[in-house]
Amino acid sequence: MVGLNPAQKRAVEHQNGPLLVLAGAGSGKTRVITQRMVRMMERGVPASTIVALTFTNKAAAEMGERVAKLLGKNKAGAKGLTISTFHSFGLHVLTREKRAQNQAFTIFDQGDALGTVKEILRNIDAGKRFDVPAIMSRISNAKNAFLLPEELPDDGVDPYNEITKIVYPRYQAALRTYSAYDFDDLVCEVVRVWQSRPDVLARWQEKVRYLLVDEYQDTNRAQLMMLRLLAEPHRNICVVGDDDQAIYGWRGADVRNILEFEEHFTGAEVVKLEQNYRSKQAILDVANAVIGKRVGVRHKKHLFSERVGDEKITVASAPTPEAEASYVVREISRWIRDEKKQPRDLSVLYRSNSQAKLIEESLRSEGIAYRIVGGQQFFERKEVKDVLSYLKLALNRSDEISLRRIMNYPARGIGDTSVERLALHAQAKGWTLWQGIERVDAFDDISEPARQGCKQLERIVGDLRRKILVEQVRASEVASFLCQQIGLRQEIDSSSPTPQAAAKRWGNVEGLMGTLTRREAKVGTEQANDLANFLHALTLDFGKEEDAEPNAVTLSTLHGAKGLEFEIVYLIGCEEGFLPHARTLEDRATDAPALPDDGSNSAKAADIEEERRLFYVGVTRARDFLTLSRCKNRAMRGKPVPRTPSRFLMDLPPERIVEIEVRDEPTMGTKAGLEKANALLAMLEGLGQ
Ligand SMILES: Nc1ncnc2c1ncn2[C@@H]1O[C@H](COP(=O)(O)OP(=O)(O)OP(=O)(O)O)[C@@H](O)[C@H]1O
Ligand SMILES: [Mg+2]
Repeated sequence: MVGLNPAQKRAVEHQNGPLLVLAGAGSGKTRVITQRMVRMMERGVPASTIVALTFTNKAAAEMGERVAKLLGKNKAGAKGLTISTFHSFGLHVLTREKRAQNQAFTIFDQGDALGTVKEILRNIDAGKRFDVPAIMSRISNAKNAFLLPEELPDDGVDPYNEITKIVYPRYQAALRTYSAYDFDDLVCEVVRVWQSRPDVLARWQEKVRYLLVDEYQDTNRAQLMMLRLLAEPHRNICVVGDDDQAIYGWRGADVRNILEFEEHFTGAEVVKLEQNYRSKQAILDVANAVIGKRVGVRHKKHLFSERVGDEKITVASAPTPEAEASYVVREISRWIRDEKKQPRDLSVLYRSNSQAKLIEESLRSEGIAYRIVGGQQFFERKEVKDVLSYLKLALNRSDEISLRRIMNYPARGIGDTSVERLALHAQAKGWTLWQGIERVDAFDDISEPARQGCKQLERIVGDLRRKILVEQVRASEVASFLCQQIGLRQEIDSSSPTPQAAAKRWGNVEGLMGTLTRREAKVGTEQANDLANFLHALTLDFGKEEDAEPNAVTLSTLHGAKGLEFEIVYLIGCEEGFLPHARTLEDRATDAPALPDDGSNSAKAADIEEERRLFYVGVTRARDFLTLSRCKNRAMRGKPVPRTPSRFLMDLPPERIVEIEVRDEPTMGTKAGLEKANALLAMLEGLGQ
């Protein structure tokens, strides 16, 4: 119980009943959660009855590390303790319940979900008129708000509302046919199961006696329903959060959950924390100034820090994005080389993933190790998805998205026409597409090559099933068997333009094998044999960087950096259009996804408030040093466009900041680079910049 102030102690010692810790950034909320878990176990609460939930894999992993550290030698006492994301917990519940009913299922990642929506749009002849991700995010928001298709508001004006009302029920029907769940279902479906099966709910209520939730301000309605159901009999629910850090409204999070906690869980004890232990006072002053300008103050907080220090916050203005990146990376290498900082003490944060590219390139050319938080790219690579699709299909033959993906890959004579004919026949008979393939001989308009192709596919998938279900072969072996069977190496070699391209693509397949093998080594054979669990977890674990170099500079979006802290932080791209993001500035008539869409100014103002909170989240990640950078010009479609500094920079207290001008130093140091830069400068001067 060392290292806790009296308020924190009160929260840690609090035993039964609902508890809310509402406090600003860096005030030790996560510390309270972790110490509380340890304290409960010390008091004899069985670890297996405690479940702590948060949002990202990274945050869950960090919480786990903090608990392990606190327990030290007593680590064994934590056996059975659950610290996970809402999604993984939902998956855990679903896996148990569906297995009990002997139902195989697939988890759709974002790509699969988008593919399904696209297919539906094509079927209703609305193919090209709509932005697929925009529809998908409407559906996702509806699910997060636990709304059925017929419950969507009917405004009769917004075409995206209209089309979502049409697509959403079909999308749900398609998932059911494919025995698939998307990420949102991992929570929604659990709620549905628990609501409809009191016996199942009672079993989980019996098992989970203590609930703890970090970052509670970002929970959505479906998650609240899940928590309420689970906590109903014992009401041992402890949530911590900060309404000023609510940054997932665009994805359906509802800040009212934290503001109305005392109504949802009556008799709750409320603890407020006021001391910030993370940041130097100068950083806190900047943070307080920005968040102090928010409209509609909800819970006023008076954060103070005893960590004095006169270092000012740097606001750096660069002529171009290249100059900004090379400035940031020069500074990073100075910290590491001259100040002997560790790469892991440093972080570069940005609003959108696309902003990372230049920083990445510069870090790479300087030979500085970095890692990107939440990068989903690896499992989205084509070769990886191809292999995984075969495995998913083998486990769940209703998974039509995976089936369509590999039906004729590598080519086996089943052309598009045959696929469509088969799909129509199957539909007419009420079969799945896979059943259509199995009974291909029943149809006389399928060409002989396609018929042979179907038989071949049936054989391959049958072999895979035997290996997995009967012989219980490990996932990595199943995957390598598959590659041999379908001749993937040869296929890649013959379809790549150059040997280098082929090597790179095959490298992705080997990368997947490596991941599979490493995971098997880690989780042990028992679970490794359970390929379904394995694949599900793989889909959910994207961004879990078990392979990442631990001592590396962290690159992250502001959303991904929630809850983390670094000694030195660079927040780049502090410009109108990035922060606040353009999406929140534009007129949101058509393509704006995921926002309460009445098109009114108040909704827009609310979005900008969310961007302000995001800025606050970014600033409060820094412990000792903070730099905010921006560009004066950015090339848009080949032309330099002048950029306006972020409005949030205007709110900073002048006495706490130093402004610097970054000179344009072409990173490559080559003559060509210099010429390019000079030409650009000349052009800018011409524009009167
Ligand atoms: N009583 C304390 N004494 C010393 N250090 C503390 C104390 N409480 C918290 N800290 C430290 O302060 C830092 C911030 O704590 P923590 O991450 O728990 O804050 P938080 O409220 O969860 O922040 P965020 O809102 O960003 O999630 C951590 O490094 C933590 O170890
Ligand atoms: Mg925290």
